[in-house]
Amino acid sequence: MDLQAVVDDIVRDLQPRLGEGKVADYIPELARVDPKQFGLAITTVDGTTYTAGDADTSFSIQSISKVFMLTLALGKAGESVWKRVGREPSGSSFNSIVQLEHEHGIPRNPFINAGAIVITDMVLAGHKPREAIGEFLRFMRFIADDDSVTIDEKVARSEQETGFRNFALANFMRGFGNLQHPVEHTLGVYFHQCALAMSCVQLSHAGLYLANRGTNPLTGFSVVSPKRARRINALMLTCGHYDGSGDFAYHVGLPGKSGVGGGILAIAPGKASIAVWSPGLNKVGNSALGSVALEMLATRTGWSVFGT
Ligand SMILES: NC(=O)CC[C@H](N)C(=O)O
Repeated sequence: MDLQAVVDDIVRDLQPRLGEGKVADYIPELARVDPKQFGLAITTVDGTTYTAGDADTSFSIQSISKVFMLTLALGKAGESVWKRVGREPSGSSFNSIVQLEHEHGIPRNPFINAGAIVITDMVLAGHKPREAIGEFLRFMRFIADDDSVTIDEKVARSEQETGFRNFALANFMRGFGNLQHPVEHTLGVYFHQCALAMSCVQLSHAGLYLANRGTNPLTGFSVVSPKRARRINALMLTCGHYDGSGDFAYHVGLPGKSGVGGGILAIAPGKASIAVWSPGLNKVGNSALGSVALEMLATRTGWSVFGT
């Protein structure tokens, strides 16, 4: 299969649709991004990267960071992570608070905001906030095999100033005893992880361990065990797109994680790590064209985990 031709064709086919969807504007700094951008990068488990469009332009990875923080939290706390957060799809929007009261402050899964905030609280244990941010940044550089990856302080500040719903979620969970640090500390780390800026190429490298049984083929380093990689992929498939997770599985059939910056990381287990970016979002807050591109890719490659 000529993967370069596949990515080139997708970018060409989507050209007339550039700018579709609506850029996230509840984080003012994200509202300034040019919506007519589109990037795609595929890195196969043999380490080859195929790119098209704006694949080298950095964007805010936002909620895609939740996959990597979960990886760190599992490394630190192991299975005890699941005492404080569930593993079921929420069927609610990413920043919803409604289930939390019924479920006594235990969020449904680690990929909705409430769950991700608890995960960040776990990674913060034993650290000062800036040390936890440093740990996260070092981990991202390590798995992307690229020391140029940085945090966009402007985006972090912008979210800090307007993250009222995240403050509400965090305070609510602290009220239930499911947050162990001051809300400002945990959210300070959370806003910085979301503000990590990466290009599609860098993100596709960072996700490779999930496509390759836990080991990054670019460096040869084991990041997690094969079993843990499989389980993180399972959570991405069932919960990675919030209340659009079922639809994404139906159309694309790959574990994936979206972010309101317009990025999506998708994993074809045993084959490749794929990063796509287009800032316009659909109604549930996932990249509109990114989702379309991944459906095209899954169809044209036959990579759906459900078969060809
Ligand atoms: N879906 C997302 O990407 C949401 C992340 C964003 N930083 C928030 O907390 O609202």
